[in-house]
Amino acid sequence: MTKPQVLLLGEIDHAHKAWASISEIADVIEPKARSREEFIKECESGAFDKVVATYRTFQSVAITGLIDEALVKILPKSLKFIAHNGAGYDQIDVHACTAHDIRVSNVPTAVDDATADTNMFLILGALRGFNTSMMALRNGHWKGSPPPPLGHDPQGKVLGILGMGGIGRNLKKKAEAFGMTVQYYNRSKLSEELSGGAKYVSFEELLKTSDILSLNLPLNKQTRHIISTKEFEQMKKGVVIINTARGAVMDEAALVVALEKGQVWSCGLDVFEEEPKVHSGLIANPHVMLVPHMGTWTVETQTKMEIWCIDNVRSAIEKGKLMSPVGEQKDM
Ligand SMILES: O=CC(=O)O
Repeated sequence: MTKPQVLLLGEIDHAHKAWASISEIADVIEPKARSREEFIKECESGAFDKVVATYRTFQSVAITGLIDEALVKILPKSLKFIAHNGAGYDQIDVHACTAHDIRVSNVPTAVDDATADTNMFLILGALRGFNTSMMALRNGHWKGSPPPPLGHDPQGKVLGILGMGGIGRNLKKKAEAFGMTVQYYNRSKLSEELSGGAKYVSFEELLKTSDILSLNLPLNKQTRHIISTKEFEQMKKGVVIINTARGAVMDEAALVVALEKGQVWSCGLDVFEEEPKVHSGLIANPHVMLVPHMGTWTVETQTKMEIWCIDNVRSAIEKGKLMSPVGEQKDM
């Protein structure tokens, strides 16, 4: 009996044993294409016409481009499952996939600790203003001259979490260990058990009353630029903003202006609107903490994520359904 085919878009870097086990139930193929144009041609050549499921990485966007409606239309009719290795799946037009009977999964949970750790690192670094003096030291100027302004302690500060999913909830626990009080806004209020007692406030109240605002929500049409000039103006003067979600949930140019005006005291960013490009106003500002999208960049977490994504591929092949479908397809 011929095995179904699985298309690998991207690399398996850690979970080699788990990936090898996929070869027992499917024939794994890889594209020759190295650009979207070549990938489209390869699709049209019929090279993937037996592919049932694909494992894709965030970085494979360099080969396929976004999985947008134009691409979904020319994917082989045999393709029924896209297993995405990542929590955020904004590179994939889920609506177009649903219309073409393609199911999509992501990797929740496995990313929570590492991303929330990065989030805490950025909160502490931005509050304490560590970046300026770290740069001064490397340039032979010890703390810098003049020394940087005194930082702020996390103890007793109000952390506002925008988006109380797995990462937001994980962050809540970590922030409390540092003495912070946590409040959140989410599309819907969480049960007491899930929220862990964090105060649920309106979006407006979150903006107005948080000392530190952490963005932990997915990027989609509704959340693009959810934080922009109007929102910065409602915040406490001297607020600290942290983003480990996706750059485009915040208007980066408006953030730079808010930093220049002192409305925002500092920020900590792991994600940017047009990665790998970073706004020159951020690069030029030594007071802010900038990390090049490394939220899940640990051996343990990358391994867990690969295994999770491979499990989705296995479930697709063996059971005809994904283990962790994306929210929009949960009820299908
Ligand atoms: O950015 C990381 C992820 O979406 O998992």
